[in-house]
Formats: sequence, structure tokens, C-alpha cells
Amino acid sequence: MAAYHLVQHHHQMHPAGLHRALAFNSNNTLALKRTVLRPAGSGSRNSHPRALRWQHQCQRRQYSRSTSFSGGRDVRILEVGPRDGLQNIKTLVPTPTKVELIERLAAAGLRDIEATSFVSPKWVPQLADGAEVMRQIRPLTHAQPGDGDRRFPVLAPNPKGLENAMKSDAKEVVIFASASQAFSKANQNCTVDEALAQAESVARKALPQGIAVRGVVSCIFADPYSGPTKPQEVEYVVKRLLDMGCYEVSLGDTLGVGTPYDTQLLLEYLLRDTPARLLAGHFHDTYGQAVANVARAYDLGLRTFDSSVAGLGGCPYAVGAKGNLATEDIVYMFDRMGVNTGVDLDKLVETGDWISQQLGRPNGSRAGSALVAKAKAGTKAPPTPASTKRTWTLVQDYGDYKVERAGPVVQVTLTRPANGNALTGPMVDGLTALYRSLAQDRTVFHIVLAAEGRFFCTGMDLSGGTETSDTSAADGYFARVSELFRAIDESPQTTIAVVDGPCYAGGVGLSTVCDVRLASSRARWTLSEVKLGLAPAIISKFMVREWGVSFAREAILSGREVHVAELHRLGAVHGLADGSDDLQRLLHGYLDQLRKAAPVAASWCKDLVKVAWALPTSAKQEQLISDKFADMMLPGSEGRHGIAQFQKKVKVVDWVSFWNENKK
Ligand SMILES: CC(C)(COP(=O)([O-])OP(=O)([O-])OC[C@H]1O[C@@H](n2cnc3c(N)ncnc32)[C@H](O)[C@@H]1OP(=O)([O-])[O-])[C@@H](O)C(=O)NCCC(=O)NCCSC(=O)C[C@@](C)(O)CC(=O)[O-]
Repeated sequence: MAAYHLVQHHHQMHPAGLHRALAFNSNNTLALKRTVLRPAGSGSRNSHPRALRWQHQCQRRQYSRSTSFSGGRDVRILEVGPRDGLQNIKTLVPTPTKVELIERLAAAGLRDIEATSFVSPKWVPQLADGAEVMRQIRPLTHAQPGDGDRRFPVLAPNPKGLENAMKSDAKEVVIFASASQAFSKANQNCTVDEALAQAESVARKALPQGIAVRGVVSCIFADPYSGPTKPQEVEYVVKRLLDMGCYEVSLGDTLGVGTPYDTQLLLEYLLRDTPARLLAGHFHDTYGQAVANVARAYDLGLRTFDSSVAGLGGCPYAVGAKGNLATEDIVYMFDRMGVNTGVDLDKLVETGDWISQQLGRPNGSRAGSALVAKAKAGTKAPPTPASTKRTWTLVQDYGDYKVERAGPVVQVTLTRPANGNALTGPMVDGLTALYRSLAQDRTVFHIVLAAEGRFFCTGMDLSGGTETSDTSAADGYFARVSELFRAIDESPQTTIAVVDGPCYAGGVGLSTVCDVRLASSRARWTLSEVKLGLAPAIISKFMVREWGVSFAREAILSGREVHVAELHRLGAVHGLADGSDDLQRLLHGYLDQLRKAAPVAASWCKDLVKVAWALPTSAKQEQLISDKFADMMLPGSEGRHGIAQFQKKVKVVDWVSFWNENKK
């Protein structure tokens, strides 16, 4: 919290904690006030050297909020496509295309996007419209609290550039210098020290205005004129940039010649004195080494990487250079590693495909091209076979959720997408009654829980008007929400959560209390309670049961976004689909599998697993085991029927008919 002021909006949250803070109000939503974090020191005008040093530290702490993952696994990606990528493209790209590119990247979840450059149009005619781009993306740069914390750094290599950047209300500027003398002379027409002096003059003016400064050092491995760069030369520039107040320095392999071995040697050298959280990796992909370099740098502690959507860019100094490392390639890698980048790969891939088409150039991302090809093949693929495709019949639409049925399967869908499918009081009560009544219905074997819209469920509805601090109301809330989770947990049917978007707090609980979770790559789980001063009290037992103690504890304490790949690896997500259509196919295939399962036997299995988890080696467990064993072969039981069918060589028992006949 060091560099933030906690700003409370509306009323103060009641200090009595969960019971009082969370209570249904008269609107039947959960009353809770919104809090936002605001960076401290922004807008300070103090330029005294000591104050400046303090500002540097402050800025580092401020920016380390999402960047320094010391000990953390998450990665921050700085998208450089709109600036570094486009500047190497000869044909002029229209301003609206640039603006749309930035908007699409932001919508894909990228929080740091290098928007443009304030350099002489003579140097880089492609980015001569920098001021206009900044004007048009203003709704993004002036996002409201709660929209998330986005940054749009711009290149401002000299005081004139800074002046123009400030006129465009830039909040962050990028300065740079080369580690190699020869490259500095060829590229900037000055020595390294002269380039650093220029950079420092920008930092000195920017920092007192509350403008963040990021440094980039180019040619970390080699330059095209004098060969390999010495680690000492890189370290010299890194330290100078940090000393002048850069909150981090990005290490640029301008030619894209470095291998993971070079990356390791350089980082081991730099990390002796410089913490990893102050460094970022900016690898070009000329020799196809960039992803491997990122992986090695990640293993050595770096958590910020620059990359460019669709691999936009190139390098005028490296003949045949493919350009920048493609953002899709590292997001794909980190997704598969279970490392959170905050980026929606599907949306990013769409953006990469779109901009490649706009520019009339091949998609420079390997992962992006593969996923686009796969998606195209997917649309041509035959539809799900008729035998497995269920037609849902609407049973009842309750407004905020609806109930449908297909044979022995009931599907409950949350239909409150405009509010993130947050659970109101009537929803809690209605769903509880629904699960309790379905528990009595022998003809329902499986219950699917799904959701419409962007989110699976954002937990209890927090949009209430007035806070209810009445203890009896709080107790009422506790009882009602607990009862919902109990009803789902005690459901004799096999319960399946189909998660096609982010879940928060109680929404995490809702997906976790189900027996089975099928999820798409859009699924995420955030136990946001701790960030609101709360605890996931009611849902904690399901989290721990399904995720395991250590994993659940860390996720609860950090309130971080848990990625679908992490839960899949843990075995807490049982089926993983690429997108929504794939997820539907997965669900129907899974329901086909469940058709073979006898429903009463399945409910006994659930009881046996539960007691094995909660009360292993207890007398209760022994009793349950012997009771179930005895019941299994009673006359008229599923067991008797199943074995008789086996003896008749029936391969798949028709349990729907069995129970329909048994009903009579
Ligand atoms: C989900 C993000 C990050 C999306 O953040 P975003 O992508 O910026 O979208 P947004 O914030 O604009 O959300 C879209 C709409 O959904 C609404 N919305 C969204 N969530 C809720 C909610 N819970 N209650 C009521 N409304 C909600 C939100 O207010 C907005 O409505 P609009 O402003 O357009 O009218 C953001 O909206 C957010 O942070 N929501 C709050 C999530 C949260 O922290 N929930 C905690 C609930 S407490 C709880 O569940 C307690 C429990 C049960 O776990 C305790 C226990 O176990 O004992």
C-alpha cells in the first residue's frame, strides 16, 4: 500500500467486517462500498534534487504495483505494436486504424500499450500523427476508477518530444540509449554519453510533472557495426537510466541475435546488482530465439516483457529480420505455463489477424497464425453429431436466471450479464429452492450451471444503495447464502459448472461447489474478497476441498486472478475448451459420457468421496461404506439391474428407461 492513497467512495465501510459489511439491503443486493487505489505523488511539482530522488523511489514503488512480481508468477506485457511495430512499416497507416488497433489491444486485456512516438516527422513519418492518436484514445487514457489501470507510454527522446507528449497529456514517456558506441553514432548521431545526457534532460523535466519515465537500452547483445556488446556496457547504460529516475529499464536485443545462453549470461551479470523487478526484456525474433529468451529471462526472475501484436515491426539493421517478438507467442506460452498475463488470447489473436489484414502483410505470429487457422478449420468442421446435440426446452425463465431441460439433464443459466451475473437476494433464494426441489426429482440426473455474457458470475451483488448494518439482516444474509451453497453441495445429481468467463468471489464458490468444471480459455477465478476487506468465508471450504490447501490459501491471500491452465493442471478443471463453441461441444460430449452413469450410484459416489475427504478413517466413513455396499445389491436397485444387463451383453445401460419404469 506504500505509494497509494486509499480513496473511499460514498460511505465508509462498516468496520464490523463481513457480517455487517455484507448484508442484503432493501434492493436485495449486497451493500458494500467501492474503493479505488490512486497512485500517490502524481502531479507533484517539486523538483528539488532530494525530492526528485524520493520521487524516483516513489515512482518505482508505484509502478512496481503491477510490475514487480518479486516472488510472484504473473507477467506484465508491454505491447509495442502501435509504436515500435508500426514505425518500421513503410506504407502510411491511417490514424483510425492505429486508434482501432490500440482499442482492440486494450479490449484484449493489455494494460501497457506503447501508443506512439513524439519524434520529428522527418525521422519517423509513420508516427507524425502521434498527437491525433493520443487525442482519439483519450477515453482509454482517462479511464474511470474501476476500469483498471492502463498506461500508454510514448517515445519522447528529447525535450521537444517531451513537450509535445505533455501537450497530448501523456502520463508516461520512454527514453533510450544504445549500449554500443558504434550503434549510437549510426542511429542517433551521438556518443552513448551524449544520448544519456539527452535522455536525462527528458527525465529531469518529466519526473517533477508526475510523468513516469521508462528506459530502453538497445543492442544488448551486438550491433551491426562493431560486433558483440560487453555486459559492462549494458550495465553502464542500465544504471545510468535507473539513476536518472526510470522506473524500469527494458533490455533491447535490437538485432534479435541473442540466444537463451546469451540471455542467461547477461542477466546473471546484471542481476548481481540490479533487482529483476527493475528490468524488462525486449527481444526481437530475427533468429527465432525470442520466445526462448523470454522463457529463460522469466526463469531468472524477469516479469515484464515487450512484444508486438502479430510480430509487427522489423529491424532496418538486420537483413531479413522478422521483427518484434509477437505478443500472441508469449501469451500462448505463458497461458500454457499457467502464468497469468491478464491477456485474453482469443481477442489478441483476432486483433493480430485483423491488423495483418489491414496492413496487407502476413501474420508474424506463429501461435497467432496457428490459432487463426484452427479457428477457420473449426468453422468448417461438421457440427456436433445429432445424437449428441441436446435441444434444451425452456422450463421457466425467472428473469435473472432460467431453467431448461433436455432429457435427464437440467441446465440452469444465469441471465444477468449486464451486472456480471452478480447474485441478488431473490436469485440466492430462488436458486436454493430450485436445487432443493431438483434433489427430490428422480428423473433429473445431472444439473448444468452456465451463464450468459462476459462473466460467469461476479459473486454477491454489491451494487446496493444503503448499507445495512443491522446484525439480524447480516445473519439473514449469511444463512441465505450458506443455504444456497449447501443446496448445491448436497445435490444428489452430478453438478457441472460450464465456465466461459471470469468468476469473482461468490462466483468462484458457485463454480467450485459443483462436482465437475468444464471451462474455456476465457475462464478465470479471482477471490477478490481480501481486496475488499472481506474473507471468502462461506465458500472457503469448497475452495480448499477442490483446489487443495496450499494453492487455495495463496489464491485467497493474494486475491490474484487464477488462470484456467493452473486449475486444469491441478485437476480442478476437468475439461478445457478453446472458445465458447468448443466448450458447448465439450459439454455435450461430457453429458454423453455421463449417460452411462447410474444416477443413484453416482449420488452415493459423491457421498463416499465427500466423507473420504472430510472424515477419513472415521467411524462415520466405515458406516457409510458398509451401508452403501449393502444397499448396492438390494432388489430393485441399480446395481442388480446393471449386473443383469451386463449378463445380457448390453453394452450401455439405459438408465433413463430404468428409472422411468421404476417410477411406475
Ligand atoms: C468483475 C469486475 C472486475 C469487472 O470489471 P470491469 O471489466 O471493469 O466491468 P464493470 O466493473 O464495468 O462490470 C460490468 C457491470 O457489472 C457490474 N458488476 C460487476 N460485479 C458486480 C457485483 N459483484 N455486484 C453488482 N454489480 C456488479 C458492474 O457494476 C457493472 O455494471 P454497470 O456499472 O455497467 O451498471 C468488477 O466489476 C468488480 O470488481 N466486481 C466486483 C467483484 C467482487 O469483488 N465481488 C465480491 C462479491 S462479495 C462475495 O461474493 C462474498 C462471498 C460470498 O464470497 C463471501 C463468503 O464466501 O462468505
